[in-house]
Amino acid sequence: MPVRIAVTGAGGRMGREVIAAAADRDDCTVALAVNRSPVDPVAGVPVEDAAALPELLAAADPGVDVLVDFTGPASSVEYVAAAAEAGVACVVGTTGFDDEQEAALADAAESVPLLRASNFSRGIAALRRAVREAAAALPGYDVEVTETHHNAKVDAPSGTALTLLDDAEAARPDLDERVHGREGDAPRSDGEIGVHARRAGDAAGEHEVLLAGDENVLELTHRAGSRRVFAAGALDAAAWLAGRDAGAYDFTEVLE
Ligand SMILES: NC(=O)C1=CN([C@@H]2O[C@H](COP(=O)(O)OP(=O)(O)OC[C@H]3O[C@@H](n4cnc5c(N)ncnc54)[C@H](OP(=O)(O)O)[C@@H]3O)[C@@H](O)[C@H]2O)C=CC1
Ligand SMILES: O=C(O)C1=N[C@H](C(=O)O)C[C@H](O)C1
Repeated sequence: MPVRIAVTGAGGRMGREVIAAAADRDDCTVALAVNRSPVDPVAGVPVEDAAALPELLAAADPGVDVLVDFTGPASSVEYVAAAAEAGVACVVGTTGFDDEQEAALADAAESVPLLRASNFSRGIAALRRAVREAAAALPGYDVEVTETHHNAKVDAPSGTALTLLDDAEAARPDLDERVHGREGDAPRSDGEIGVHARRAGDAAGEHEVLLAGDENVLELTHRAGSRRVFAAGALDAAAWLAGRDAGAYDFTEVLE
């Protein structure tokens, strides 16, 4: 039986992509779609008022197995809490959470299975492994992370860039100072890891990790060609997550 999914932010760029992608799969079906603002049906799926999410999730018909959320940090926390109350598992792709919001998500994971990823592309999962390996293999190299996204993205740096920074720093504990952008007249100092966020056009998402030594430079780059890759990964995660025990899960576990 296909996993029954509730899509929040159904009128957003990713919500629409998830609904469209689910229509092409046999392992999941969209049982419920909600949005804060009224929107027309998406790929034939009617979109309900997000304010009614708690009652809709609690209703027996349609039953929901997994909520898939690509919205904003505040709404994501609210929707995940509603899902936890209803005993519904959650896949969260939203980025930009503050510490309090992170704690709220961790709380929810105590009562339902909750899987998060700052990026649901398999290419980024491979990039993360490559970054950890390269950073460990190149001690003393300068490391700079650059991300490029469409001009409507609200959080910066991207959630993926933050994840890549965590990966590089885990492999290189001497990199202990994130420098966002750079201006002034001081040279680069030891321990810096540069972070650069570009917003331009309709870029679906590009991430580059530069590791530079003397006369020896490694550039690791991932480009998402479209949002379809994120939607496919999120649905893979939803299909994997349904029926699991409560707890916090990571996208890398889906790919193992
Ligand atoms: N993990 C991953 O692989 C990916 C993650 N993302 C992340 O997903 C999130 C959404 O991205 P995207 O689809 O491009 O964004 P959009 O702006 O296109 O869509 C956002 C959606 O969330 C809703 N929303 C936003 N804020 C609120 C709020 N406070 N209350 C209720 N609803 C809200 C919007 O509703 P309304 O229509 O009413 O405005 C809209 O439906 C971002 O955090 C982004 O970084 C994006 C791509 C891939
Ligand atoms: O907002 C986006 O578009 C994206 N957000 C995610 C992020 O913040 O890393 C993932 C992807 O890069 C697209």
